[in-house]
Amino acid sequence: MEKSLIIALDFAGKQEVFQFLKQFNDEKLFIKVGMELFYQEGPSIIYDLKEKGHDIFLDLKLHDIPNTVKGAMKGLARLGCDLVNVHAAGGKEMMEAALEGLEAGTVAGQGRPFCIAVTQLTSTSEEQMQEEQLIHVPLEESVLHYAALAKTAGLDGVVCSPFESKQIHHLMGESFLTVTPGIRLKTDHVQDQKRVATPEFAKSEGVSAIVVGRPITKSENPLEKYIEIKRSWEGVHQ
Ligand SMILES: O=c1ccn([C@@H]2O[C@H](COP(=O)(O)O)[C@@H](O)[C@H]2O)c(=O)[nH]1
Repeated sequence: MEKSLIIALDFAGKQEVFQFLKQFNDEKLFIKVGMELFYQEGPSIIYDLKEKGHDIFLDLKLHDIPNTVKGAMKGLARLGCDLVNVHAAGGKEMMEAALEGLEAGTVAGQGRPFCIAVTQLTSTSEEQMQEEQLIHVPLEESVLHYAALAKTAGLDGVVCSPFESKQIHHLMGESFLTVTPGIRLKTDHVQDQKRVATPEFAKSEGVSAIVVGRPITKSENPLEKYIEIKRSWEGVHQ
C-alpha cells in the first residue's frame, strides 16, 4: 500500500479495461475501480482484476446512514478488495459502522481491506467549499477536521490532496494513510481538479499513495506516461 501509484480506470466497461491493460503486459498494478466502471460491471470486474494479480482500490465513497453503510461494507469486504472508502462527512458513527461491516464481511484468513475517508474532494476549491457547503473555515482546517474524525472512528487514513498530507501525518501519525488524487505533471491539463500537484511534490510531502487517472488513461502512450509518472513519484531519474 505504502508509496503506491494507483491507476484510476474510469472506463465504461470491461472490454475497454482489458484492452487498456494489455499494454502493461504482465505488470501487477494497483488499480482504482470507481463508480463508472463498478456500476456497469458489478463485482465481476473486481474478481477478474484480482485474478490477474492486481491490487484493487474500490472507490465508491459510501455516504449513507450507518446501518446502510455497514451492510454495504459487509458485502464489499467479500469481494477481496485491498482498499475501500467512505465520505468523512457521513460522520463518526457512519465510519465506525463501515469498519464493523468490513470486519463482519472479511473472509477468514484474509486481512480486512484498508478503509479510508474522503475529506474534501480534490475537485473542491476553498471558495466552493465556503460558498456551496457553507463551511466557513480555511479548506485545510476542514480537511484536518475530517481526518481527525476518521482517525477517531478507527479508519486507516484519508483521501486528501498533497497540500494537506504533511500536516495530517504530523497530527495523526505517519502510519495514517494519505491517498492523493489530483496528480498532474506540469504539462498535463488540470481538467476538473482544483487542488492539483505533481508526483514530485506529493513525494516531498510524504504522501502514502498517489491516484492518477486521465493523465495516463487518456494519454497517447499510456505505458510511457505511467513510467514517466512512476519515475517522478519514486524519485528515479535517468
Ligand atoms: O477527492 C477525490 C477523490 C477521488 N478522486 C478520484 O480519483 C481519480 C482521479 O482521476 P484523474 O483523471 O487523475 O483526475 C478519479 O477516479 C476520481 O474519481 C478524485 O479525483 N478526488
